[in-house]
Amino acid sequence: MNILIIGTGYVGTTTGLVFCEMGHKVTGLDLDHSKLESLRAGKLHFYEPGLEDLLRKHLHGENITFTPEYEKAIKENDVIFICVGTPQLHDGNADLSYVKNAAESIGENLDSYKVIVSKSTVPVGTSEMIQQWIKAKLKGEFTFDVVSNPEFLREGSALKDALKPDRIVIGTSSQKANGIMKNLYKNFICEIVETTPNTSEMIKYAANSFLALKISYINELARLCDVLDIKIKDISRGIGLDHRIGLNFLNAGIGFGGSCFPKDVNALIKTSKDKQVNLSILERALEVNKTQTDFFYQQIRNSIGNLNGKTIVIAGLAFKSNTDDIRQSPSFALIENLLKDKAIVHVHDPVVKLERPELKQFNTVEEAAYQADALIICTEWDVYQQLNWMKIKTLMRQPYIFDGRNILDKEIIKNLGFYYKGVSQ
Ligand SMILES: NC(=O)C1=CN([C@@H]2O[C@H](COP(=O)(O)OP(=O)(O)OC[C@H]3O[C@@H](n4cnc5c(N)ncnc54)[C@H](O)[C@@H]3O)[C@@H](O)[C@H]2O)C=CC1
Ligand SMILES: O=C(O)[C@H]1O[C@H](OP(=O)(O)OP(=O)(O)OC[C@H]2O[C@@H](n3ccc(=O)[nH]c3=O)[C@H](O)[C@@H]2O)[C@H](O)[C@@H](O)[C@@H]1O
Repeated sequence: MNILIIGTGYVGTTTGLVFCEMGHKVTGLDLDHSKLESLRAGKLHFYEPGLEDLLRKHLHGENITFTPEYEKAIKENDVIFICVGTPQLHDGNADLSYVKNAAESIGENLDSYKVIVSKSTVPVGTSEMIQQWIKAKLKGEFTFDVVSNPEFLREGSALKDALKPDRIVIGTSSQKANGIMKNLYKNFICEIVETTPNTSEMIKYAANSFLALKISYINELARLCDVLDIKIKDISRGIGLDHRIGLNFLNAGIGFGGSCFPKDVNALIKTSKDKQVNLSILERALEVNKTQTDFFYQQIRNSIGNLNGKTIVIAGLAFKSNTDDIRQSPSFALIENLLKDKAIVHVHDPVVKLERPELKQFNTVEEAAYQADALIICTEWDVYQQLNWMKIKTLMRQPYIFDGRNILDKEIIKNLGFYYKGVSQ
C-alpha cells in the first residue's frame, strides 16, 4: 500500500519507517524544510536509538521519500496519516491548529477515495471535526473516511514499541476503512481493538493518564516511605509482582516530564471540566508531580544548607534516557531553583546540547564534577551507572550525591565515602 505520513517528527518518522519494514511504500510530508533535508540525507533531526539505521536502509531501498508538496503526495497515496503536534494551550486544551491545517490541505487536494488516519493525540470528537474540516475544502464529490488510530510508542524505545505494540486501536464507523486498516496492520502480532472514533480517542488519554497516575502514586508514597525509612524500590517490587498491579511505571523519581504526560493529563482534565464531570484524581496526579521536584529540592537544601556560590552538577537534561527531548524535563525545574538560590550550575547530558550561557555545560561528568559541591542525577542514563565514582569523588569539593532516579547502589556509593540521598532510597 502507498502511505502518506503528514508530520515527520518523532511519531511520523517512526510510523513511516515501521510501515516500510512491513513492505509498504511511504511518503513523509512536512512543512519544515530543514527536517526534510536532513531526513533525505539519512540523518534524523532528533535522537532515537536504531531509527537512523532504518531510515538509511529504506532510503537506499527507495521505500521512503520526503516532500513538502501536498498535491502530488495526496494523489499518489491511499492512506494518509496525520502525525502533527498537538501541544498544550494555556487553558489546558490540546492545540488542534496543526491538525486543522493538515486536514484542510487534505481537503483541498483530495482527488479520489482515501482513508484519513488521525495518529496525533486528540480530544474526543476530533475525528468528527477532521471530517468537517476536510469536507469544507473539497473541490469535488470525493468520498473519504476518517479513522482514529492513536500511537502508544515511548521516546527512547520508539522503534521497538512501534514494531511490537501491545495493541492497535482502530476507531472508525466505516467498515471499508476498518478493513483497509486491518489489512495495513496484518503483519503485526498483537490484539486489535476495533471501536468507535470517540472511544479510540478516549483510550489514548485514559492510557497516558493512568500511567501518569501510577507514577504520582509511587512518588507520593515514596515521601511517606522516606520518613519511615523504607526503600521505595522494595515496595515497587513487592506490589508490582502482583500481576494486577504490574512492575512497570513504579519507579519513584523526581517526577514525570516529556511532551505527552503533562499535556495529555491536562487535556483530559479540560474535557472533564467542559462536561462538568469531576476528575480530581488527575488534578492530584499533576499536583503531586509538580511538588515532587520541589520536595526533592528541599531535601537537597536541607542536606547542603545555603547554596549561594556552591557548584552543583545536574547530570541529565533529557526528560528520560535515550532521548534528546527536554520538553517539560524535571531537570529544568531543579535548575531554576538552583539559579534562584545563586548556585553555580554545571550541566551534563550524553546527547542534549544547550545554549544557555548561565549554565556551564561539560562533555564529561568528570569535568562537570571538578570542584563541585554536589551532583544531582536527573535522568536515568545507563552511562551514569557505569561511571568511575571513586575517581569522581576525588574531583569533587564535597562528596554529595542526590540520585533523583534511584539508579545508583546506595551501599556501594556510601562505601566510597559519598553522602548519598535517593528518592526514599
Ligand atoms: N512523541 C511521542 O513520543 C508521542 C507523541 N504522540 C502524539 O503524536 C503527535 C505528534 O507528536 P510528535 O511526533 O512528538 O511531534 P513533533 O513535533 O516531533 O512532530 C510534528 C511534525 O509535524 C509537522 N507539521 C506541523 N504542521 C504540519 C502540517 N500542516 N503539515 C505537515 N507537517 C506539519 C512539524 O513540522 C513537525 O515536524 C502529538 O499529537 C503527540 O501527542 C503520541 C505518542 C507518542
Ligand atoms: O503519548 C505519548 O507521547 C507517549 O507518552 C509516554 O511515553 P514517553 O513520554 O515517551 O516516555 P515514558 O517512558 O512514558 O516516560 C514519561 C516520564 O515518566 C517518567 N517515569 C516513567 C516511568 C516510571 O516508572 N517513573 C517515571 O518517573 C520518565 O522518567 C519520564 O519523565 C507513554 O509511555 C507512551 O505510551 C505514549 O505513547
